[in-house]
Amino acid sequence: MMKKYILALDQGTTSSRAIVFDHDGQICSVAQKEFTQYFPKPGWVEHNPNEIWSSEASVIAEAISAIDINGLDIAAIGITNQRETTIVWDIDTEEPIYNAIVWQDRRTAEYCDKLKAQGLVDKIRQKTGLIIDAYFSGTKIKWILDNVPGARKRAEMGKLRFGNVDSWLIWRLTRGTAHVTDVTNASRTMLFNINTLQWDDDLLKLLDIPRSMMPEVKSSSEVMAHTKTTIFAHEVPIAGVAGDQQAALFGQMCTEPGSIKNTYGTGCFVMLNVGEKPVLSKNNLLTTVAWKIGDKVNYALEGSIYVGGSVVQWIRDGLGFIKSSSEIEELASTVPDSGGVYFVPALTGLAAPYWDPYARGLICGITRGTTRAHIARAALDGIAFQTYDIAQAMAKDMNAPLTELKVDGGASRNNLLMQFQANLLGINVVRPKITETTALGAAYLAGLAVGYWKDIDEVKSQWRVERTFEPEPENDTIKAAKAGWEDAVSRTLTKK
Ligand SMILES: Nc1ncnc2c1ncn2[C@@H]1O[C@H](COP(=O)(O)OP(=O)(O)O)[C@@H](O)[C@H]1O
Ligand SMILES: O=P(O)(O)OC[C@H](O)CO
Repeated sequence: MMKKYILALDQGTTSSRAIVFDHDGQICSVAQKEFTQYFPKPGWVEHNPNEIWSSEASVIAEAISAIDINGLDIAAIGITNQRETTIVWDIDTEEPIYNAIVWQDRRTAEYCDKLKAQGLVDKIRQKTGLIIDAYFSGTKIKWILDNVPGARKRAEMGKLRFGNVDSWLIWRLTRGTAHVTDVTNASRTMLFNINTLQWDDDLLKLLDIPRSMMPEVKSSSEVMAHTKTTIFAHEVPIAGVAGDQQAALFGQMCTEPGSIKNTYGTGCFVMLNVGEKPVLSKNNLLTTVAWKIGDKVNYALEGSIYVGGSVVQWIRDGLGFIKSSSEIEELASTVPDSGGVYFVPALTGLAAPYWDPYARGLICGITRGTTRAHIARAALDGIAFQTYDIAQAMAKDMNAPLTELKVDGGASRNNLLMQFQANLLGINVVRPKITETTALGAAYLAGLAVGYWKDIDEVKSQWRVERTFEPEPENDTIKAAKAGWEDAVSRTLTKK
């Protein structure tokens, strides 16, 4: 008899989640747990890898026991994860040798400046599709090897392993028997050649990282290991892995070239499917692997925004204007617009298309009439304007206008934000019924690998629209707002 469920593990920046899906792609059970964020110095962000694992293990147990199932009922596990976050562990002690250095961490920005000064920008872009930036894993691994006492020697002895969060979870789920990753996570390390789909020896040498540390790279949809942990009592195949933004692209069923999604979570990540050949951006976007299924590779253009929904958390926790993130909509709706206030949320630098790690946030245009509501509204507008900047860059790269934007993630529930987004872009913004598209994408990748679903067409038929936001015609106010935003951004940039 066919097993009933697929279990998706969604290990995000602020919380670990486990979601059980059934054959109709419906959610049967969800468990979620937040974990500790460490900010040891300005610009540094760390997680405890053991807490990443223990929080994920506890939500798995909670999600399956809530509906009284066990490993025998689960056809496969799909894993999706915060990307780039870097963990290095020792195979003798089985323990991490340093905290996880999180994607948001900027400690290697100066080293990246040196790489740029060596004239490596084009070479690295050609090989990896990426911009040289502290965002990616490569310079974070190097930092650990250079700064943790004894690490380099252990690495040279072949005793250390590197993994993004997917590899780390698989290592723990398999009790140290599988050291693997998938192409999408690999493509965010700045060490992976997206043309050959291999680790790049030149880049490993440049950053002085022994190849023995690197995981074996699998496709995004295949049985890559079986669980050995006691959580399930029975071995369960791990059959789908993808970085969370790529999983969301798949979960949104953006499987045709030209289809595009934005996930409004802690950050925002706009992704455009460009088909089976990589397209290198001329407008400061990233080229990345969207997924590999069987022999077929799909690529995407990505615009990464470091601060999205987290600006709302700052309005909540830093300014105390609201008690919960969702209250921002009510507060911002009490004014018709931001009253000329602009909020550039460069709280941890600016990513695409500006790539200025030293830029810092700015609120400008304040008058005696400005209230909390105007600032809240300007914060939401800032999320939409950043997305607009990326959409402009994508349209230029593709030499074609964008047609519609699919949205998901926590802040996509904000109707005011979604309507303003549609107005800025001048296209429909489409929100699906299931906004847990990241987990759904990982579930689909796993289920397809084990024959739980027949093919992509079968899963595509499950995608449903919840609401479409249609753009209002562009008027002088929107035009002026775009110009005001451009001016505000230019004031935050350190490299003019
Ligand atoms: N109604 C809302 N309006 C604006 N932002 C919101 C709303 N609800 C949640 N958020 C923001 O969305 C983010 C959480 O989204 P989620 O997709 O769970 O993020 P992540 O996966 O990055 O942890 C938080 O930063 C929160 O402030
Ligand atoms: O955990 P999220 O949803 O904020 O996503 C983080 C991204 O993968 C970082 O590149």
